Amino acid sequence: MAGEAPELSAQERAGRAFPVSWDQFHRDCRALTWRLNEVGPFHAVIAITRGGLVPAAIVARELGVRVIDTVCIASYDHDKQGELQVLKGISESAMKLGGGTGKGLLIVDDLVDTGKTGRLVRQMLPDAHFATVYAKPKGRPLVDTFITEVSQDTWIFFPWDTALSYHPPLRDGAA
Ligand SMILES: O=P(O)(O)OC[C@H]1O[C@H](OP(=O)(O)OP(=O)(O)O)[C@H](O)[C@@H]1O
Ligand code: HPA
Ligand SMILES: [Mg+2]
Repeated sequence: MAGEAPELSAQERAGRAFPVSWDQFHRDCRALTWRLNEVGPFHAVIAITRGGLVPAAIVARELGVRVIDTVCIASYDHDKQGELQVLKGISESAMKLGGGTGKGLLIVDDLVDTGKTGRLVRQMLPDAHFATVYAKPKGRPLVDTFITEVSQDTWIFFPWDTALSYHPPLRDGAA
């Protein structure tokens, strides 16, 4: 409609930027594994794709878990959240390992933001342990174990979504 303000993306609503390097991400995943080691053992890791694939690989390696399954969910088109789409559910064999309710399974994702994605996967596996590397306040109650909390108005930039580029000096007007 004419005169209506354009809808802001989640990233535009998020005033702060929290860029994460590969090195930092690897360190945070290892820290997550230290905490998870107290909770396990786990029969399998369930990665929420795509963002959960990277931490799932690192966590599974550290915990010695060889069975990894995926639940493929998309909601953000870059930074705009739309309807959740389950593109692939949890496999029958992983479901069996978790006794149908997820007991002894570890769900891994890169972060919880609003909690929509995490809530949906928790409904699929109510007895599983849910771990993320980062958490924002709205999604935090859904997560059993996480490493770093950032404010709701922070946008996390992951290393697989970013590249090094020139940044002008402050003197020249860089924010
Ligand atoms: O708590 P929420 O508000 O639901 O947001 C968190 C989810 O959003 C991102 O996934 P995205 O849908 O962008 O897909 P991707 O993992 O393929 O990047 C992120 O990896 C989480 O899975
Ligand atoms: N960063 C990257 N992807 C995301 C975020 C975020 O802060 N929130 C939801 N998906
Ligand atoms: Mg995701």
